[in-house]
Amino acid sequence: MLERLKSSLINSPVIKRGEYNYFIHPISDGVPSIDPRLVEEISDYINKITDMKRVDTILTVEAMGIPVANALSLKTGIPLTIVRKRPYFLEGEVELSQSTGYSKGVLYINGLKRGDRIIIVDDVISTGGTLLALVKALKTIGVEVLDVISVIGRGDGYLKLKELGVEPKILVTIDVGEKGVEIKHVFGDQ
Ligand SMILES: O=P(O)(O)OC[C@H]1O[C@H](OP(=O)(O)OP(=O)(O)O)[C@H](O)[C@@H]1O
Ligand SMILES: Nc1nc2[nH]cnc2c(=O)[nH]1
Repeated sequence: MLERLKSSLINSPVIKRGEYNYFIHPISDGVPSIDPRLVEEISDYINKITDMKRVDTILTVEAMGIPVANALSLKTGIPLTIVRKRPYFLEGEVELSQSTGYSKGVLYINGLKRGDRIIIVDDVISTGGTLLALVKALKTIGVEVLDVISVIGRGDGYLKLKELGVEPKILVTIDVGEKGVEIKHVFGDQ
């Protein structure tokens, strides 16, 4: 299961972004290039482990959540909504602060309304800063978050989401050291 994802992660280079050990991988960086068979493996797996019947829209965050979330949208016929890093000044736009282990920014949600049922699909959860702020903002809109799925997880930042009653599905959990990436857990394994 998830063989392409696991083997590609093991070969990921690691660079320093300040003090942060940042792994570089096609799914989370688009670098050097994205093998469509890898995206298909991941989106098929998400489709299998998620109840898509009640989902109105698949929500993802610019930029690197988009390839997998879009593949899932194509496969299921469920629309895709992208949380953007720039404002559109449309009525009802919701602004939130994003903080990761190496960056700070602002995200903007458009196109969602009270009662919408969504799943979130993102490429990485690390400090949990991005998804925590996003789920909080969605709650203020009144959006129902049915599931949160991250392709790759590192560290214990995902625990922050538990405070909000959300237990993210993390497909592959890794450790990132200065020398490389180690696989710690695969979703569905004991
Ligand atoms: O759990 P966290 O510490 O918040 O990190 C996770 C976030 O970091 C990456 O986004 P980034 O802002 O680097 O944007 P990108 O997708 O444009 O590379 C990733 O896509 C997640 O959204
Ligand atoms: N590519 C990549 N994206 C991230 N998002 C949060 N942490 C990381 C990381 O180490 N690498």
